Amino acid sequence: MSETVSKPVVGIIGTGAIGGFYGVMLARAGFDVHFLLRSEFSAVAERGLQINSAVHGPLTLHPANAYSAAEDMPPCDWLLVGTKTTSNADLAPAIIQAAKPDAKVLLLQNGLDVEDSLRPLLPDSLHLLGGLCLICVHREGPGQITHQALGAVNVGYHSGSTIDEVARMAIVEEGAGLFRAAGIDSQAMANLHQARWQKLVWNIPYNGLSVLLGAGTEALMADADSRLSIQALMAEVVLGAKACGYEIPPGYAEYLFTMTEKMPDYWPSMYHDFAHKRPLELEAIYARPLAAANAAGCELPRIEALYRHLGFIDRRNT
Ligand SMILES: NC(=O)C1=CN([C@@H]2O[C@H](COP(=O)(O)OP(=O)(O)OC[C@H]3O[C@@H](n4cnc5c(N)ncnc54)[C@H](OP(=O)(O)O)[C@@H]3O)[C@@H](O)[C@H]2O)C=CC1
Ligand SMILES: CC(C)(CO)C(=O)C(=O)O
Repeated sequence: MSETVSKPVVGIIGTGAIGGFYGVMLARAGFDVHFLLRSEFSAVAERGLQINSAVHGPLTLHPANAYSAAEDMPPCDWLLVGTKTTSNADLAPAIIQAAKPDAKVLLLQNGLDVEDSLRPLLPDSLHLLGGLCLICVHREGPGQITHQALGAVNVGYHSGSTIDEVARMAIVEEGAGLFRAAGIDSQAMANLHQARWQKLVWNIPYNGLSVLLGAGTEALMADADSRLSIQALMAEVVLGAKACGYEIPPGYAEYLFTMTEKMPDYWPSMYHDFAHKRPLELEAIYARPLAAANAAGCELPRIEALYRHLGFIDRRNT
């Protein structure tokens, strides 16, 4: 007799651009997906989620399983967290509420050590993972998401009751497998910390400069001075990572620089936060990498200056 293997139940904690996009892709691939929302709950409960994707065409999920409270969600095997990093510690009650006892919690967020404020607030039985999304998406309106380019998610293990490396990698592979089943490129990563540093090679220059200079990638890549600033900032991230023991592969910064020239004009999510007067992810993307590099004896003056300018802007904006 053949055994039927049921697909895992997936919960999205924070249905914005990232949570909405990946949640819709998983739901369309047949996963049972449940979306936790805040300000956009009524709109999504009424009209579902729409994605205007330059890669996949228009995608609609209607009805979407929308919730305004985690207590109403079914117990989930996987929870994908798509909130900004600025409030991670506050999410613990909702995560615990929506999680099965041994659920996997995957933070789909940019930045360094974003798992650390949440970990002590979660039971050990919950596995905590990090996911790095290489994608250009933003919210256009309530329940409406624009997907401009890319889409991959790379997954790594952070912490939990499983200490055996092989078992950890099996969980990471299971996570990457969810995305692949939905047609999304996804790699299992052996070292989450290394991968988070690597992603910062893009986010440190572009996120901050988009806010400081009020420019998307097209304008930033068209100007000789901003190109030099981006390259110098990228080089500092590589230095900082090295000081902390993480070797960024040779040529990686150049690869990201060239990749950005080929991207459509993209305004990073930090710019959208600035434009909507939401707090900027300065702690995760700037303060923690700077502190880690400084603790390793490495000064990063350009990143430090960018961080100080952004702090000034953020304090006056929210
Ligand atoms: N956008 C992109 O292309 C990329 C983003 N990232 C990273 O992904 C992460 C998410 O970014 P992004 O999707 O752009 O952000 P968004 O602002 O689009 O989405 C965040 C969502 O979380 C919701 N939220 C916040 N707190 C709660 C809560 N307590 N309960 C329920 N919902 C909540 C927000 O709701 P509300 O509307 O009420 O605030 C919003 O819908 C960030 O770390 C970002 O750096 C990484 C790669 C690319
Ligand atoms: C634009 C891109 C693809 C850079 O890696 C991204 O993922 C981001 O905005 O964080």
